Amino acid sequence: MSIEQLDLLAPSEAPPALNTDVLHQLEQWVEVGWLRALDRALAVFLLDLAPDSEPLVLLAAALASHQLGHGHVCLDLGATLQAPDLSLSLPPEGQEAGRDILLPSQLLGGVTTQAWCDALAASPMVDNQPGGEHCERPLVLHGQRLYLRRYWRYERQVVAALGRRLQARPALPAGLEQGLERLFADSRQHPDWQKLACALAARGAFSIITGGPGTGKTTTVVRLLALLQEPTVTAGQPLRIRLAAPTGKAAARLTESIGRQVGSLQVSAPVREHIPTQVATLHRLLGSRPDTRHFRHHAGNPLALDVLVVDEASMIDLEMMASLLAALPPHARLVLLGDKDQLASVEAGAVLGDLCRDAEAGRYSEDTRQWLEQVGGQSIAAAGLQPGDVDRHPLAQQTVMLRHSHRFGADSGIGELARTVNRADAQAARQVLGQRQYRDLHSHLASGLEDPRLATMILGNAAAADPLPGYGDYLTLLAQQRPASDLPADDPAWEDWARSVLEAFDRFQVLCAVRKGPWGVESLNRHLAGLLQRRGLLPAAQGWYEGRPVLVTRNDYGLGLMNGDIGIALTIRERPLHAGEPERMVLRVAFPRNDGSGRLRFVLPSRLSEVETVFAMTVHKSQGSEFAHAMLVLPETRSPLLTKELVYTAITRASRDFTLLETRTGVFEAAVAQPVRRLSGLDLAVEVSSPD
Ligand SMILES: Nc1ncnc2c1ncn2[C@@H]1O[C@H](COP(=O)(O)OP(=O)(O)OP(=O)(O)O)[C@@H](O)[C@H]1O
Repeated sequence: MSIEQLDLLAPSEAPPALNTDVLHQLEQWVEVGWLRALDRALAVFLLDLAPDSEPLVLLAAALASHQLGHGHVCLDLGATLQAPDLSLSLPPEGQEAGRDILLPSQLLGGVTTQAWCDALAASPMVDNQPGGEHCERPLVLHGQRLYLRRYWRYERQVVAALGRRLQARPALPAGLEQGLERLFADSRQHPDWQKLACALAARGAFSIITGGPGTGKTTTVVRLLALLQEPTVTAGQPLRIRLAAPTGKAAARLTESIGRQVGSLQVSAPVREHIPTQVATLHRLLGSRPDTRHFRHHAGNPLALDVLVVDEASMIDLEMMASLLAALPPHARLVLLGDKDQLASVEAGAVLGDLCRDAEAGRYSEDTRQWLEQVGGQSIAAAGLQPGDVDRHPLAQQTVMLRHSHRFGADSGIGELARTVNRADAQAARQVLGQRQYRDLHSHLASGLEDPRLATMILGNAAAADPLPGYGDYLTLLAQQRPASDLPADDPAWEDWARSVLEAFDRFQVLCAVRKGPWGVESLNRHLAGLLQRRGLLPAAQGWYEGRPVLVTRNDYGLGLMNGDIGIALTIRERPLHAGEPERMVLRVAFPRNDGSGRLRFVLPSRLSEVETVFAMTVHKSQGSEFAHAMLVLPETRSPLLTKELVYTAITRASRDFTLLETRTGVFEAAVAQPVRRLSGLDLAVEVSSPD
């Protein structure tokens, strides 16, 4: 051990004053941006409560807090000791900042997992027998995982609630087999996983339907709702069904696609009328209240519903999952839809990924397999699944993975690229990108921000024979289709124009892997605004200007805007506030209402405090959205943030064309080969015995 290590991580007999050295170390990390001030504040708080706290305890607390910012709900002490520096937000390779500052690997050299666990277990700040008498202590040690108590509680709540739901067996809908036969009469897949997903979801109080883009999650759930609703409508007691999604954008997308699917469903009119098409955000469903993380609906005031379907479930974080499960009445069925391979939510917890651990392998028990084959009328023997049992794989018994993409067939480059990236096969992914037969894939190696090809792609050309959408399209439309300025404010032409500008903007999106650096969101937004201004398409590139697209970064219930909503500043004609005054031309930001009405809301720019320009957005923020043309920009440096989930999520945002913009060779391959690791205890914890 070096002198510094001995000083900083002194054994317990060392004077408490040495603890300030750990705080000083944490302070240095905060200064260079490797740690959040919040993480250090936790260590300070613990030291206030227990002035004798061991440095190892304070360090672990700060690192556990920091893991939350990386999406991990806990700090795994053993894993941290294997790669200590990954526990901080170190700069990408090649950056010099903080060269003289000690790294966690230097501090923790020689410390064993056992010694770290022992130091924590001995601390009055740590509860190492969860469920025992120390339930007020701020940290929880479970095996070698250290949690902040709040996240430990959420995890236990989710585990307990899922355990209860997995054991519940609601009454099967009357005529289940005949209903499935009728609704899937046109089935051509063998086995038809959509049909089997409906069957599983109909038998339990909890189920998951996972699948990649276009595998028919919405199609399946619409048929499931018909299956559940047919007998209850006949009996005169229709089910109360609600649909939800984590963001306004995702809710709007599902509202649109579910409306289409319900319209073409082969069911009687009364059944169709009882299948909802409106999708709420989870926050609205649960009843968000300003200035508190507690919702109006909870275990004491449960939601009034019998069936809840939540789409884009990969975006649900652990805290939201705990709140959602608490607010569900025990008898209700919960169906989660989502793509388990997408990036998890920005917040802590990769709930869907954790719950879908066995989805690929199937892991159905003999009972489940027999039941599925009998009810679905098809054998799943040839599907190549792994055997499972209800005790070891309780979630698998209520999970179906849809395996066939109806949107991206064999000739789709986007589909093939997504599949190779998902397999972490970097070489195959590179080959797919280079194959000329895939006309929906484009890739370029940019020489720098001034590379003329970057400008060409950003501008796009809607008038070309084979157009590739870009930002020039919405700006041209904005200028060319602007209503005459003397058109009265209440003329629908104003809203129609704003809607078509928003729709044109929505056809293209630049996606960034990182926030900082020349190819990060912040720099690219500035650069692209400047580029469009120099081309005469924008009047300005700073402040509020007509054509500025903005992304809402925080829910604002007063304005009716949700995190993730996108608006565009437009000069429109507005009615006067006071009678007798003339109408005037004003700059307002047009947002879709996202309520299925197709209407817009116009907001005063000065009322928007939590927004950012969105010529470029992070891949994280793009979840739940889809663009005709998505362009992923990879930075010049490798980083732990560049993972296959990130690349996969970016590719699957594109419905028609995908462009990869590289700035250095090898970064794409490194990202595809690097799977994301999210730590949680959900994988270990759901222990449910057979209900039978
Ligand atoms: N069994 C099927 N047979 C034929 N076409 C299907 C089938 N299932 C779905 N489709 C079609 O495939 C397309 C995608 O289906 P759907 O929207 O249900 O998929 P999804 O998984 O919800 O997609 P997303 O990636 O948007 O979430 C739709 O056009 C749908 O009509």
